[in-house]
Amino acid sequence: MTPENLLLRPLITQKCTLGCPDLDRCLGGGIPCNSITELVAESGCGKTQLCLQLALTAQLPIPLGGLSASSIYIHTEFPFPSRRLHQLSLAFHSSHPPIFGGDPCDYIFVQGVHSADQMLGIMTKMEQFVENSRTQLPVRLIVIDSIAALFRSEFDNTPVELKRRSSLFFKISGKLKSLAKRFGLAVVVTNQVVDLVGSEGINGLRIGNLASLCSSGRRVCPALGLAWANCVNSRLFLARHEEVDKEENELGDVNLQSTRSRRRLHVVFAPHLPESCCEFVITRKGIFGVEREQNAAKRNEA
Ligand SMILES: Nc1ncnc2c1ncn2[C@@H]1O[C@H](COP(=O)(O)OP(=O)(O)OP(=O)(O)O)[C@@H](O)[C@H]1O
Repeated sequence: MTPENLLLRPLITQKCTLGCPDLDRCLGGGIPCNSITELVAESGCGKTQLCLQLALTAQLPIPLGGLSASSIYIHTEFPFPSRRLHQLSLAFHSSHPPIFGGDPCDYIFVQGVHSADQMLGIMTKMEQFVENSRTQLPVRLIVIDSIAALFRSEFDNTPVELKRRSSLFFKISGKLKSLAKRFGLAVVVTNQVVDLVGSEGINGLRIGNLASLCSSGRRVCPALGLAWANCVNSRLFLARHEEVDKEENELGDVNLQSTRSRRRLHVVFAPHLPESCCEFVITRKGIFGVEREQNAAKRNEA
């Protein structure tokens, strides 16, 4: 890479819309191509929902923020949520009828993977598939949901095993990055969290994986440790907090009415974005920023 080459590179990286202007705004336009974006969250926060939605929005034409592309969806937790994908695709189909002639699910190639070695093994096949894809829409999105599940139980806590684990992290992420660069792909991987015990970082420094995040009232940090934190380009965190609606009666007694989940998307680190955050909801039709949902509710009332 020479300084001249650097200047010739396009200044703006293509992004894939998430299908909601509020979420796209928070992410500077969507999920970037040519790099790996990680979605981190505890179970049930919406990682899979966001990935399924992305596999649909990637099919949108480029002027509408999509990649005009099909996708490869690798799931490591079983079973694959095909009923939910079908539900989302129906909602998507009805909001973009002229674009989708056929079934959007036909442009999502689903593959189950059971182990990190199997994952590494299929990378070459995946490259050939992306290169030779004869489908109507070329593959421009790869989702791995979830990367953490591949490393959960297979490795012992010994130096040799930890070294083998890190080596697999670098091999898998290296291949994903080279695929992303070669074919202009957006790569999205999901990761779990673990509870953070003890102090945060060294002398309060937030380095890679050591930054603690908060979800369901617990301090958590992304699973897989510092070695994996260096394998991804951008890290997004989905948090959930239960809120209790309280009501005070005339005697001053507090009645707990109901609880509701508030969900937030945080940018933890990304080369092209500042730290930022936005609130979202998950509905039957997909994931949407709260601003958009509130405006829709106001329109319905009016
Ligand atoms: N049809 C639907 N309508 C509304 N909300 C839904 C629907 N389907 C799923 N959800 C919401 O999505 C949440 C599950 O999200 P998701 O499966 O993406 O979690 P996750 O972060 O991938 O969890 P895990 O790590 O366990 O896979 C549920 O708790 C539910 O609130």
